[in-house]
Amino acid sequence: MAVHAVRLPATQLHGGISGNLSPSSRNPNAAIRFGCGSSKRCRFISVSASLREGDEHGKDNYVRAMEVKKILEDSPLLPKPLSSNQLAETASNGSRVRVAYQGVRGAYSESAAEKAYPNCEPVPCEEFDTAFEAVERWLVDRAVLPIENSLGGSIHRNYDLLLRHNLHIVGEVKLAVRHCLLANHGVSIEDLKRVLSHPQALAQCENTLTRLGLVREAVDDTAGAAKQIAFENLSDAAAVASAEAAKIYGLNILAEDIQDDSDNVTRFLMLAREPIIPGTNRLFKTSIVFSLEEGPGVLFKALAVFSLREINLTKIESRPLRKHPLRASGGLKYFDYLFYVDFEASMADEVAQNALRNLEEFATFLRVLGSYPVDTTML
Ligand SMILES: O=C(O)C(=O)C[C@]1(C(=O)O)C=C[C@@H](O)C=C1
Repeated sequence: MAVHAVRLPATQLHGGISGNLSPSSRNPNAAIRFGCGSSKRCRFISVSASLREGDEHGKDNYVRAMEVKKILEDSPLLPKPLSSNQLAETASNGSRVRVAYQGVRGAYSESAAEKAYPNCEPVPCEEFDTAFEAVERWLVDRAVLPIENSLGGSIHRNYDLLLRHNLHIVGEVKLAVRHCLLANHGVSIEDLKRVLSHPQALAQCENTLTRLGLVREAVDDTAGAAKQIAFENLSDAAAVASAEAAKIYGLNILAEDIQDDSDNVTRFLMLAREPIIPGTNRLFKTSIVFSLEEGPGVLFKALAVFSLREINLTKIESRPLRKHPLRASGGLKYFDYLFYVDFEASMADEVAQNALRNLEEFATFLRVLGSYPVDTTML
């Protein structure tokens, strides 16, 4: 018997399609069937067709089902299942993948989106939250958001949002960040009193900005600072931003490479609605978040599940458990935490599965945020 099936989000089904497809009661062996993926809310509709060999009667129905299946699969609205070797893919209809990032044109996040998905259509968002929501609401295909910087440390807001939203980490991309001091033409370093930029960028240029004695002003993103300097024609202020932002907003580069260390790298996460299927064909990393009971050595025990199996940890971050920030124990109140851990193994590796099974035995909460290929371009 030949069986073919396709699954698609219920929101994308149009009346016309369902009208054409009714199961044949006369010939159940050559039926086209609909099924609902979830009992509470129909999130997915599946269309399947089957035909017994030699069943001439059912052929028409079967051919019709195959035609519909082809239409549905070719539809630009249909999500293409992600796979680990398709990280730089185009959308299913051949159009450019739409990638949300926080900031305006010329932000480092835009460059990261283009590095992660070459030839994509970067979509600027005002807030990190908006980028998460844009993916969840199908307005864009992916989001690329900063998570940590080699000088400035973690971008805590994005750690918190990873848990609040239901997206999956499908990749990471590392970007060398080279900051410039930008000002309007005719403005010299001696004219400057203040400097505008993203807080992370200001922190990464701490030494230079202190030496210049400039008052720091935090804005939403580096390119936004450049835009403001240009649009308001400011003559006492500069922006810390990229050379690309200088080009876009017509500013002059007063100084290059002003970050405190020449090796200034920001790591971005690639986020999608669906996880990728982890592989073992290349170096993979897995990101998880968990919480633990209070007590001596509990974190030590949690980390031991990895060290006992020779699994290398690449990052650990603790964040307040915002739903229950305080826990009472023995008449005392303790702060309660979530632990975010990245480890170097794929969820397809048995050793990683065993480690998480072990952790699950005593963790009060555990979620896998994604298992994805390591960006080795900067190693
Ligand atoms: O403001 C920008 O251009 C951004 O893309 C944001 C951001 C960040 O949040 O860390 C990204 C890379 C640099 O580390 C500085 C700022």
